[in-house]
Amino acid sequence: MAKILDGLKVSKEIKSEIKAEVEKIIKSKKRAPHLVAILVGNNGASKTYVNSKVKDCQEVGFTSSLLKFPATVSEAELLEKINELNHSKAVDGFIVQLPLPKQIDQEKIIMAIDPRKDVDGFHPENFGKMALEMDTFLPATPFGILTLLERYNIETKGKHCVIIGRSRIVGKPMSILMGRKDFPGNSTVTLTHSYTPHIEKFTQSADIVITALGDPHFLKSEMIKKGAIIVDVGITRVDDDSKKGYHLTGDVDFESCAEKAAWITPVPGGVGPMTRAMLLKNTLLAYKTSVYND
Ligand SMILES: NC(=O)C1=CN([C@@H]2O[C@H](COP(=O)(O)OP(=O)(O)OC[C@H]3O[C@@H](n4cnc5c(N)ncnc54)[C@H](OP(=O)(O)O)[C@@H]3O)[C@@H](O)[C@H]2O)C=CC1
Ligand SMILES: Nc1nc(=O)c2c([nH]1)NC[C@@H]1CN(c3ccc(C(=O)N[C@@H](CCC(=O)O)C(=O)O)cc3)C=[N+]21
Repeated sequence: MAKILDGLKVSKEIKSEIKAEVEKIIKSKKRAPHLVAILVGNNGASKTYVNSKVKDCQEVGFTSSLLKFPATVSEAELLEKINELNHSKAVDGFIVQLPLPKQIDQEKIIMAIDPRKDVDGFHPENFGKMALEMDTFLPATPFGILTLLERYNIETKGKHCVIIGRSRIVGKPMSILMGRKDFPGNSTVTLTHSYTPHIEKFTQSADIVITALGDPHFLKSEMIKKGAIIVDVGITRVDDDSKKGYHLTGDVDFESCAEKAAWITPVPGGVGPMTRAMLLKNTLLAYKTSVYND
């Protein structure tokens, strides 16, 4: 039976470490780190994530602001707000929650963010630095997975890591980070996607499988090797008769895979909370390196 990589528990540890640092900052009479989140439209899942990010900030003592725009907002209006945040001395970092409505060019928005305040690590300058192993903000979800593996002392060196999904925010940066020359890294990486035929041929020989496709129960126990490490990034809302009206499901068929794997992340309580903790970490880094602080 697999052991659990408990993202909720580790995220709490990280939040208390950050909280202790913020207390020191406040004691020295400096202002608290400030994170701004921009939310466009009315998507239920996006609202939930952004609200929990605001709650996380309160928990560790950060200042936070939530800027809401209707789904009909123009690109120019968003760019204007980004420009304002780029120049605000009181804002250390900000994120624009994705996805954005169709009339808005996502690349243009990401390119407009000052890389020094890009706590999502999505700007090409930061993405490039990440790939070249220079210091920068790492995208929160892959950063969260690395930190989870690190805290559980999972050896990644020399291992075969198969990633399913190549998105800008998860799969692609994850593939780069697992192959970097530091810990956790030094893996041999296979990046798979919707044009990969017979994915099981790759996953069956993988020491580590990271699923980020958004297809409930996609990864079945026949597709993995005994003793594998399984990291489930997927989160899909599945309608049900519960009070909330839905429950969350990952990309991994948890019941069957847990019998065969050595380690596995649950959904919820795995990668999701780690993502949020890493956003706080990046915001603290932005604060510490801000040109507006002495
Ligand atoms: N836990 C967390 O913190 C986070 C969770 N998520 C969740 O992770 C999941 C993925 O999101 P995101 O990374 O944004 O991905 P996207 O939805 O942007 O992309 C999905 C990726 O999966 C690939 N894919 C889709 N179907 C298959 C298939 N049958 N076989 C192989 N590859 C496939 C796609 O291939 P192609 O490129 O060819 O189209 C694409 O690369 C979602 O459930 C999302 O909610 C996302 C971010 C953070
Ligand atoms: N600019 C931008 N940055 C992001 O980091 C970003 C984004 N856009 N768009 C969407 C994805 C998704 N994402 C999640 C964050 C937290 C949980 C999370 O906390 N999940 C909890 C459950 C939360 C719930 O109850 O719904 C868990 O897995 O235990 C999940 C998913 C960040 N993303």
